[in-house]
Amino acid sequence: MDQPDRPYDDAHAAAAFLEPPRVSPGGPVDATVVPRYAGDGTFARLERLDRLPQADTVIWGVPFDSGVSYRPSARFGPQHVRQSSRLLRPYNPALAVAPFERRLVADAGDLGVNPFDLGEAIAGIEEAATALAGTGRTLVTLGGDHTVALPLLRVQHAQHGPVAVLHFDAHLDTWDTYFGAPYTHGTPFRRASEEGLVDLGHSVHVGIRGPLYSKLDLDESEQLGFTAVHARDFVRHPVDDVVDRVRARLGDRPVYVSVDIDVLDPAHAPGTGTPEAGGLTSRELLEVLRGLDGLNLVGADVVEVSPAYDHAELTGIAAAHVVYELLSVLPTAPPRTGAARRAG
Ligand SMILES: N=C(N)NCCCC(=O)O
Ligand SMILES: [Zn+2]
Ligand SMILES: [Zn+2]
Repeated sequence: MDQPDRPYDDAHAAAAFLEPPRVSPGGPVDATVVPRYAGDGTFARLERLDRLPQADTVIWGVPFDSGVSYRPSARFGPQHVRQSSRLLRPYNPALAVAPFERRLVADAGDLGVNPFDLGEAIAGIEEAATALAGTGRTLVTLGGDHTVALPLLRVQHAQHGPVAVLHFDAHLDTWDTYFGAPYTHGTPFRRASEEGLVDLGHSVHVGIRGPLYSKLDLDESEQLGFTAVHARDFVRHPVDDVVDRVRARLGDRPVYVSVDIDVLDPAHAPGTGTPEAGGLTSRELLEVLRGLDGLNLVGADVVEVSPAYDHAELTGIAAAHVVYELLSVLPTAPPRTGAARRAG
């Protein structure tokens, strides 16, 4: 057998594993040096929070699906989205930004959530999100089913007061109860509104479609503070018009973005628990997200990715790109020096 040009260098390989080269300080592992399918499976191959505690933006997973009304498996969502994020590259040409340079982003791993006790799970998510957010970190949460939005909104409210909620979803999620249960994935925004977490009059659903329980559902959602851009509005109006509508509604308020991946058509995101025909394309959703540039975004979640129903990572890849576009439109963090970024 031919000799390799260079002998296998054990020490070098170990160093690359422990301290892999990154495209920028605290940025993703350089895929031109360490193949993107190798190494830690953090989101976008970013640094772990315990190794980058000065991060201003945290991606974390909440593997929880005990609130679902139909297909389970969103508890496997966070790991699936991370796995599907390995191909993301450091520069976003659509917005002319390098999201991991304008923000120092780390992956905090997954929360251990109680799958058997919803009350304890919701309290645990709120407690962990409060600790992670600390005194000013932005949280981007990978769900989990949509139940998790309630404790996340409580944390936002504690920091900002009522927030304008920009909710991408096929479903209103402002229903009251299922089987008498108030905390489910179909009810988080009614609970949030009742608790005073939602900026009434400045919140909006995007992508609503499919059969409802009653024609009152839409009226009630409106009373709870949400206007609706329906999926069918995308048929007659260009994306830019939708963006204008959404921006006018949100104004300069603190905005929390909650993306239920079932806002996408099942052709674009089959891996989800309550799919509805006639949804947005990935291209439409990503373009609306890019249109949020310059708004006062304070946090976000991407939920309802259910890998058991996914094919060819379609849903995971869509969700990873949603996270990437969200990171790209977060307000720029206070500038940091290279030395400060490397410290810790
Ligand atoms: N949040 C999501 N994905 N779905 C809610 C659907 C509630 C229902 O089964 O009617
Ligand atoms: Zn939904
Ligand atoms: Zn939902």
